[in-house]
Amino acid sequence: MYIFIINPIAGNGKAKRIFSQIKETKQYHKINKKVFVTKYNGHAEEIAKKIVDFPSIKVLIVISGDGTLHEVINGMKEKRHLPIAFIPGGSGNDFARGNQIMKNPLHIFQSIIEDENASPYWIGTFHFNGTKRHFVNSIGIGFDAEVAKCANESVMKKWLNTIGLGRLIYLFALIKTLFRFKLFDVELGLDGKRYHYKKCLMVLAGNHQYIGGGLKILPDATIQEKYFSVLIIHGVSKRKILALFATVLWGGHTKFPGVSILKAEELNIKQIKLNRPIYYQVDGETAIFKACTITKEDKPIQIMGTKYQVKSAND
Ligand SMILES: Nc1ncnc2c1ncn2[C@@H]1O[C@H](COP(=O)(O)OP(=O)(O)OP(=O)(O)O)[C@@H](O)[C@H]1O
Repeated sequence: MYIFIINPIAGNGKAKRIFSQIKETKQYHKINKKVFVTKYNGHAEEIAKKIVDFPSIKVLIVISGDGTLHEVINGMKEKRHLPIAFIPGGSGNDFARGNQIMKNPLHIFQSIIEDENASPYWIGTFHFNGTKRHFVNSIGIGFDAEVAKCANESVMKKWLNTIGLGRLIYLFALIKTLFRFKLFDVELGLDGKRYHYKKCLMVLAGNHQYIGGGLKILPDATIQEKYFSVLIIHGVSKRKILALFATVLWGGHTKFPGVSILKAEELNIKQIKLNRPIYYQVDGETAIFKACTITKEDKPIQIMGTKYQVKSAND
């Protein structure tokens, strides 16, 4: 059985429009299926929890933005061997970009029906206060989280999505956040080694290259089982930050002094010194930061409709 999970509000209705196109195809009418449409925040996680025990599921087809995919992965718990096909219908769609998922939604759907091959993808896990959650794209503390928060809360996001320019919201949010953001000091543990960074802009651990609707923030990141790439931007003046982000599009920011990219199997974000709350983002959704440990899951999820070749951790 094919399971569809659709977020009708993703991309200001883009995911819903994609599903309408799929419903008109011959293949859709031929397959045995069950369709779930999310009704509120957190609903996709509840749906995933309920359905993973259904017998004879062939694939979970998620048509949404990255936030809903994040919920589905977390709802699947230990049943993550079930293949997932992600049809991007959000505004940022970094998961699809990072996984080289085909651009045309009807081609993705056709490939899911005709080709049962799936590619492995190693998600990340973050632990805090005794809870364990997973992320598909990245977890970031500081500037990127405040940009994501600003974009998610902006009324312009809806409007830009309507005219097909949803990705631009991250550029507007970046400029707005730049003026009010306060740099912070942080203590990190990377595979047991301690690091202190002063005047930090952000710390980001990612499973693939992209954030913010196509910014190549981790140009060397590859999809593999062992390591994340960890980016730390520190000691950079505000004047240089805009120039730095202008070069992120092609990965040129890595040449700036104060930009460090490391690889780690385990990242502890211990203490942040700042006299106001600081935000983190996980797959684009934001909350107030608490100390946490980030690791990589050793069993991969299975993604259909991708074009990438997995590189070994030793490459
Ligand atoms: N019917 C609904 N009404 C309100 N919120 C919903 C509904 N269904 C899902 N959500 C929530 O919408 C949020 C955003 O979803 P999603 O990430 O899929 O789309 P998006 O924000 O348009 O895309 P992107 O993350 O690429 O910007 C998620 O947190 C999800 O829980």
